Amino acid sequence: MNTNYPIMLQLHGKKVVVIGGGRVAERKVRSLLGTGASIEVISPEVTAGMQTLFLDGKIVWKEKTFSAEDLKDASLIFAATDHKEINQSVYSFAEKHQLVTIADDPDHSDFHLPAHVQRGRLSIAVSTGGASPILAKKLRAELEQQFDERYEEYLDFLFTTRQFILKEVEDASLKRKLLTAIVSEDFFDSQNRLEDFKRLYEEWK
Ligand SMILES: C[C@@]1(CC(=O)O)C2=NC(=C\c3[nH]c(c(CCC(=O)O)c3CC(=O)O)Cc3[nH]c(c(CC(=O)O)c3CCC(=O)O)/C=C3\N/C(=C\2)[C@@H](CCC(=O)O)[C@]3(C)CC(=O)O)/[C@H]1CCC(=O)O
Ligand SMILES: NC(=O)c1ccc[n+]([C@@H]2O[C@H](COP(=O)([O-])OP(=O)(O)OC[C@H]3O[C@@H](n4cnc5c(N)ncnc54)[C@H](O)[C@@H]3O)[C@@H](O)[C@H]2O)c1
Repeated sequence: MNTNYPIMLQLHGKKVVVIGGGRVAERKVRSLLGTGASIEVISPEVTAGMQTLFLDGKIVWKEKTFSAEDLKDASLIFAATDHKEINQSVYSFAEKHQLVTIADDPDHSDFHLPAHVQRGRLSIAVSTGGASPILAKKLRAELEQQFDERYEEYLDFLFTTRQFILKEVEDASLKRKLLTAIVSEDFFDSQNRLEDFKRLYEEWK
């Protein structure tokens, strides 16, 4: 068995096309909101949820059945209709460089979606490689409990402080020491992280 290769895509400004407008397509569309991708849905009918997204200007909806030209300029393509043959034809019309996922044929897809926890800059993705989407969902729910909302602010603190350290501290060992110190329970639990960091920095520099 070949193993999968996980990457975090930056989709800002990229076109993503979703063929089909049902429950599964909507889940895929929702996972793309907030990425900055331009999302195009091709389907004669869409769910109420997607109609709202369309009316809110969050997605483009082309009210039609699939044809090959719909794939033009797409970086990612989701084939999520309830017709096996249509989903397969989406794959066959795609160019070699376009990445396609087929909702009912994981083995012949170029990628698939993991279950995903997002806490600001922190992303945790879980994949079972198609063995059990329900296990992926269960693990995601457990991770959501473990990595609660507090991580969003904590990651912002880590980001800002790390940028400061990289810019201001030349000594490699001090740099390493500070970068390690901010990843600690003390800092996670602190109510005044920046103050605490300032104190530590003054003490150690
Ligand atoms: C993680 C998640 C992300 C997302 O979709 O956003 C996701 N599926 C989720 C839920 C879910 N999917 C299904 C059920 C019903 C129970 C069941 O069948 O087990 C449930 C549970 C539910 O709905 O509650 C049915 C199903 N799924 C696939 C097939 C086709 C097949 O296996 O042949 C069928 C049968 C269709 C049929 O019956 O015809 C295929 C895929 N589903 C994947 C991802 C990829 C593998 C991920 C992995 O293994 O880690 C992969 C390969 C391709 C892809 O779609 O990317 C999301 C949870 C999100 C969350 O809550 O966190
Ligand atoms: N990957 C997953 O996570 C997952 C989970 C469950 C089901 N599935 C599979 O995903 C597929 C879709 O499931 P669903 O529950 O969303 O189905 P659904 O019946 O709710 O939706 C199907 C959609 O496809 C559209 N459609 C039909 N023919 C089309 C065409 N020629 N061009 C464009 N759009 C067309 C319909 O208008 C409809 O909006 C099924 O094959 C199902 O087996 C995948």
